[in-house]
Amino acid sequence: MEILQNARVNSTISPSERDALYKVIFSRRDVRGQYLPDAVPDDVVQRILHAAHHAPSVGFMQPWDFIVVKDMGVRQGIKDGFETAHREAAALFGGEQREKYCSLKLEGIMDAPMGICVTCDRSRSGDVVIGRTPNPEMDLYSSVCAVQNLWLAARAENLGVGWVSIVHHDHVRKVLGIPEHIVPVAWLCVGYVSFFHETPELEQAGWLPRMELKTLVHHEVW
Ligand SMILES: Cc1cc2c(cc1C)N(C[C@H](O)[C@H](O)[C@H](O)COP(=O)(O)O)c1[nH]c(=O)[nH]c(=O)c1N2
Repeated sequence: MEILQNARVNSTISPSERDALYKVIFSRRDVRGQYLPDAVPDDVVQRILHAAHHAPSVGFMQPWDFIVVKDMGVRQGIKDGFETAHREAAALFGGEQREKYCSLKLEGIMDAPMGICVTCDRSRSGDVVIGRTPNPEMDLYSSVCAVQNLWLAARAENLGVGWVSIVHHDHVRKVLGIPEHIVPVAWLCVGYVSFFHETPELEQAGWLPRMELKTLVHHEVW
């Protein structure tokens, strides 16, 4: 992985490297449709997993595991869990919103050629973890950092990623044989795509607009 070695040697980021990072950040999308069936080469999968594994983690506990799933039967199991949770979710919305919710495509489990489940082993480095003592959920946040690293690295590889959270953790655990004490943090659909949307699909569908940054930045106190 020459590119990674170089990244370690050169500590200063050049303007073009900075621009590339921002391009990746702003062009990353949650991909539900438009997956191509092409297999993702193993070395590319390895690179995005390597990026995920270099995420920050509380107390450096690295609580994640990555379950790489290509098998259609296993993915169908996850899809079945999505269908159940999706029906439950639809019932929670009222009237017009329900109709809109039902019209959205919210997963690409079978469309993408593979899925990656990112987990959190909450007991990985013992009971007392530096940085987790007052707020025990910090280990889960660490696994989410790994998800984001993977998502951005995937975009840099021109790979689409879609996070599917409309599925119960217990269902994912059962389908993937994940031990009871490990939390399945994210099911990610991964694959090459025919295009990336310019803006979030939920924004395009009129579900919610992007909020203005200035309404979210507070100075000194809330
Ligand atoms: C924790 C979490 C969980 C989910 C998501 C994201 C995150 C962070 N998103 C994707 C989400 O809808 C999307 O990120 C936003 O709409 C913004 O769009 P872009 O990611 O910028 O394209 C998502 N999308 C989807 O179609 N089905 C899903 O179940 C979920 N679940």
